[in-house]
Amino acid sequence: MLDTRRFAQRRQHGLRLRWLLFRNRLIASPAFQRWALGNPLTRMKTRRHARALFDLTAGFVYSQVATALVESGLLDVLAAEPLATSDAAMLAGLDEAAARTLLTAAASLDLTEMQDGLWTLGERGAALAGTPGLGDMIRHHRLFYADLADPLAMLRREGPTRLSSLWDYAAGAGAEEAATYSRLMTATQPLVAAQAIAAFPFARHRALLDIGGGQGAFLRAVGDAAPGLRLGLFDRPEVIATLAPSANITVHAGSFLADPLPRGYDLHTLVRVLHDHDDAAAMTLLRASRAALAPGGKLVIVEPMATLGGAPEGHAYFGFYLAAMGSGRPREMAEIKAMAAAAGFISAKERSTPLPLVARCLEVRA
Ligand SMILES: C[S@@+](CC[C@H](N)C(=O)[O-])C[C@H]1O[C@@H](n2cnc3c(N)ncnc32)[C@H](O)[C@@H]1O
Repeated sequence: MLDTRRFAQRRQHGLRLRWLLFRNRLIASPAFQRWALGNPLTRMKTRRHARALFDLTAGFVYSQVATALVESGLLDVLAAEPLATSDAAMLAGLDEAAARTLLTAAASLDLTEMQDGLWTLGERGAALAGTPGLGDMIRHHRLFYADLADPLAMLRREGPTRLSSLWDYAAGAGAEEAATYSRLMTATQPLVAAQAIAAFPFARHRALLDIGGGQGAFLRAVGDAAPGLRLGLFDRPEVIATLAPSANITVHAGSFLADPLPRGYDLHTLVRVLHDHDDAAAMTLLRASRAALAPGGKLVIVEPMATLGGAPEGHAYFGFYLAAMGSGRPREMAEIKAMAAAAGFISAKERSTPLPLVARCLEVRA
């Protein structure tokens, strides 16, 4: 239990802080809560807050319902055909009562739906089944949740986390870890690529270098959308070693933290790369890109940012995810612009994406 007495000395508080302290005392008071629920003018807002707190408390359970639906294979089967509870139970290796518990819980989250005595997917379940890579991401969260079993230990960095041991960039992960990681990135890539392609006119450029391009899924998607573009991929040697040769992608192995980037490209992309790195490394990377681009060349940064399309939850989700990885942080668009300016880029412009929750897009000019 935190001993608050040593913080108790009175300090001079500004007007805004005094208002916040008053407001918070009021909201915390059971008498005020009873009044706010009884008053027709405040009832809706109070219920909204109560609902949000319920979701906050239950959030992990919701995720585990989704995990059970994905890992049991029921999501995929229900995407193809409706099932009776007994058949779902057999497929999932559960008894009938447990299968009903799972499918009913999933129905309450709009993942499944019962019609004519058969289970099918709900609207959200259908969207989940149809979103490339989301099932893989849900599976992958098993590791992340293991790290979050003790969130304070994770924040205090008391020992290695499951995520950091899997993806230890600094030390250079082994070939197997690099391959597992690249596969997950490839599975989740199409949705990210769709954001970038909708936001930025790739076809206006001549040659694109995707820095930290993994297994090339992003480049292939852009290549299909802009067939005239010459394509290059830069990544760590362990990742490059796992790539199947491709006629239209030139590969470059190296570390963007230690090696110069190849010249001759008028466009660079950093897709889900910058936020993986602490500020010093992120600046090294931005400077490397600036150094390899001729004046007028562009760098396009595509990643989920701290504010996800107007909502600040990116700080919660990506903040904790990257903390568990032990490297990087989610950044606000304005912070990335300032870093790009410090690295020598002369102008910056946000390009809006259809789903900022998945990725936002910033174009900076050398
Ligand atoms: C989060 S993944 C993103 C992969 C891909 N851009 C995507 O969105 O699917 C980060 C990528 O950066 C690469 N990477 C990390 N550190 C690197 C370094 N120092 N030099 C080159 N590549 C690096 C990783 O190998 C990985 O492929």
